[in-house]
Amino acid sequence: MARTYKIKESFYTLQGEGAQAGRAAVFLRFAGCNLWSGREEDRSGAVCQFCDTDFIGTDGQNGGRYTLQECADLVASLWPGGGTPYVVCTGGEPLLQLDEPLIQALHDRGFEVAVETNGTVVVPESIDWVCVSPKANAKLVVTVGDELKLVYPQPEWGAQPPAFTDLGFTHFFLQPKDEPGTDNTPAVVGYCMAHPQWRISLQTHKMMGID
Ligand SMILES: C[S@@+](CC[C@H](N)C(=O)[O-])C[C@H]1O[C@@H](n2cnc3c(N)ncnc32)[C@H](O)[C@@H]1O
Ligand SMILES: Nc1nc2[nH]cc(C(=O)O)c2c(=O)[nH]1
Ligand code: SF4
Ligand SMILES: [Mg+2]
Repeated sequence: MARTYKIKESFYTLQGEGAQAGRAAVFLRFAGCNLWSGREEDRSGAVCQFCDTDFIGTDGQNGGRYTLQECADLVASLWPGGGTPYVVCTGGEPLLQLDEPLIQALHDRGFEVAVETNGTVVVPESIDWVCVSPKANAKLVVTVGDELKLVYPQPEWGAQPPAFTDLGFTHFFLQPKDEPGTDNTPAVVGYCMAHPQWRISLQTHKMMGID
């Protein structure tokens, strides 16, 4: 049997975060993560505890188990035409599944391929845009890329911004941690003003009310 990719959901929207914020993109959300099961009862014991995303299963919009060609065709079918087709592979942790053949199939359909990763899995060579979001207590193996986007604050030792500023990224972003009852934006504003190497990344899709 041919291998299949387990896709939680796929939809057309605007990239909300980081240096590509505002750009039209197809999101391809892979099911599953290596830092949390995705079950609420496991959250407090997980390596990554602040996740804002449901990535369990294949029950989302356009979700399912897809072969290589089916998966690339799905992404292509969601692009409206015009511009430079752009797909953001996310999750869950996309690099548990995204591989060179799927990237190639997306390139064959004219797409630039971006990834949002927690940085614990080696990135395939041919990806066009790499966004790494390090997590406290998870070993970072991806130390070069286009943007490093650190969710802030992460109180744990080892996840403070200075731990990352010498790494090989073009852009350094702090993204306010979205958590119930706390507005972390002022802390990020203060940090970026005191440390100009960092820029703020707001989750603009949440403000716009889009996926
Ligand atoms: C859901 S993750 C999926 C990709 C990958 N597993 C990762 O962590 O980068 C997508 C992005 O959302 C960020 N994120 C997750 N939960 C967040 C929260 N509560 N507040 C702000 N950003 C969050 C992650 O750090 C990451 O940059
Ligand atoms: N619009 C939009 N932008 C995003 N940037 C990163 C996202 C993610 O969940 O990986 C995301 C998302 O879920 N929606
Ligand atoms: S690593 Fe990414 S997908 Fe996994 S739990 Fe953390 S934020 Fe969510
Ligand atoms: Mg999201």
